[in-house]
Amino acid sequence: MADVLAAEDLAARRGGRVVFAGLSLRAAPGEALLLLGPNGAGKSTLLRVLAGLLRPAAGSLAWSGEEVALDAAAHGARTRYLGHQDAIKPSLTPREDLGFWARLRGGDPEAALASMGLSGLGGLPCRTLSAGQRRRLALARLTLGGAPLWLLDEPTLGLDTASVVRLGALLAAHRARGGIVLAATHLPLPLPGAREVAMGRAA
Ligand SMILES: Nc1ncnc2c1ncn2[C@@H]1O[C@H](COP(=O)(O)OP(=O)(O)OP(=O)(O)O)[C@@H](O)[C@H]1O
Repeated sequence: MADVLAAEDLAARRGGRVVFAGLSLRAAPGEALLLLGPNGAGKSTLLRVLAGLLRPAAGSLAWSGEEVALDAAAHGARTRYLGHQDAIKPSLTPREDLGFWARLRGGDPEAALASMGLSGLGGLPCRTLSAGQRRRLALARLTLGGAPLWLLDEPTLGLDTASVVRLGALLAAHRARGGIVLAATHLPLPLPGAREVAMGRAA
């Protein structure tokens, strides 16, 4: 199958310093890439560039042959980015949070709750959730609306073993539908057959 995501010769700069340069990668439907490297190697920076949140200092980023910068809205709609922050409103319940995102993106909030084992917590204010429960809610949002490109920064941070297993099922289902996953991690991830992208030196 043809590659869908294609990054060529990308460079990124943070705080006036080049974090990486000459980075190329490609991903086809159903593929997963693991971004590996020491602290400061630029994994989060690369995910932000791929999400269209940070402009690359050089290089090109294309989806199905078209530069993503030419249609930022379309790239935003096809992309789900999970950063270090879970971006959860404390006064909402998980059910309300997922209901809000489902109205924007489509999908079934109850199925999303269940996908990360949150059905029993769906009515509690999010301010009362533990760190791992909040991470599970952020991961449940990925499932809404069927976006093909998932960009995940340390997705298993704070998850218990059962939640890592659930995440593995979400990732497998996404890939089976032709979705693409790029994940930065220092921990083992349930992503069988993922290709590894080694990022540079520590800072
Ligand atoms: N907002 C910023 N301003 C200036 N420099 C930054 C900024 N964000 C990141 N950097 C620098 O960019 C470099 C790459 O950071 P990045 O967060 O991409 O690394 P990482 O590989 O994800 O690291 P980690 O494994 O610790 O999460 C680091 O040297 C960091 O200090």
